[in-house]
Amino acid sequence: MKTPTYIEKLVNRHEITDAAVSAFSDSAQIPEKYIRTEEVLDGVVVGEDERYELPVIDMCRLLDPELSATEIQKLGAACRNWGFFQLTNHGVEEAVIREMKDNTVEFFSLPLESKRAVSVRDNGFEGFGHHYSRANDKLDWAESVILLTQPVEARNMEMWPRDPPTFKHALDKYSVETRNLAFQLLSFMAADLGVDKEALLGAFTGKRQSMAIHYYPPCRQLEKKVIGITPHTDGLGLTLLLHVDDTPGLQIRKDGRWFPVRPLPGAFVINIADILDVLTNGAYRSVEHRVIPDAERGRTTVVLFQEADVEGMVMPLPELLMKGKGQPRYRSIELDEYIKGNFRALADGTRFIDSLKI
Ligand SMILES: O=C(O)CCC(=O)C(=O)O
Ligand SMILES: [Fe+2]
Repeated sequence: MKTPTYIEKLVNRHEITDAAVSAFSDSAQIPEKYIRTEEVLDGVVVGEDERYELPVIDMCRLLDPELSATEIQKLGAACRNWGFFQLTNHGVEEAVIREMKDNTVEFFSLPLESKRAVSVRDNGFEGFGHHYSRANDKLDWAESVILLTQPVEARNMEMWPRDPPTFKHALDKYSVETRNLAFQLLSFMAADLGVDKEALLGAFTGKRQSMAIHYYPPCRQLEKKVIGITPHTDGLGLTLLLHVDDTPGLQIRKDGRWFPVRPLPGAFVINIADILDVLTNGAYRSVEHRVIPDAERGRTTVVLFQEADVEGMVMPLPELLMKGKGQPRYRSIELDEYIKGNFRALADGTRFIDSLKI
């Protein structure tokens, strides 16, 4: 007899079944597999009444010769202290964003049967499915599609949804625009870090980009405590998140408390992921985050992950360690080994870069 695939799997993705869809649509009866009271209650959530502001960085100011230096400083502080910021005036063409949003909403509204045409395969990472946690055998309250989007020749077109028919076009355009935006941001990060721009950009050039699009159905019985996405840090280099609607849900862990992100209309949420934390030798922080679904409204996001390495290695930028400037805080590891370790850790609920710390 075959053991259930999600026990043998290396990665933490699981097919979405009719049972999952009926749990999502009738949250009167929430199966045990989604109920995660202890996890949800782990850490106080900062309330509506407390004033705090997730840093907001303005691309127009970064590009303005008179304002750039101050804005770069602000960008650096955001990456060091929060590992997260919202980016306004980012310059990504509105039509490209609109097309991406429309297609995403349309995809998730299709019947399960259509979405399952690109269902995640055994031990595969791409395709339609949801995350599960091997640590406690629980499932996330979400439907997601994950795809490798760059380089173009590495795309696995079999896993790209054919419905809606304009989806592929939207994904392609959006993938290019966000990659360009990521590079623009990285050049300002290099200025803040005081490293050679080519060295930081070089670590990202020609590397993979992947995309996760998520739909978190509303959960009308929030007292049952479900999780949209398990607390994690992102494993790759830089992450760019687009809110398709204005439903909140993303929370960032800072000093032991969860800070809900209040999405600004039209902004991207950008965060430092583990490889960039390593590249900067720990100067920029990859910070834990999670999603708690809304009681009333569904929430849809489009998330882009840019990967990076230094000649096939995940390691601090050599420039940061030269001439006795600093001791490495992470040991170097081959990218392939890193990716495998990261998948394993994600499914087990641990953090792989912790094992690289010196
Ligand atoms: O949808 C969100 O707000 C967060 C998604 C996320 O953290 C991820 O895909 O890594
Ligand atoms: Fe994430």
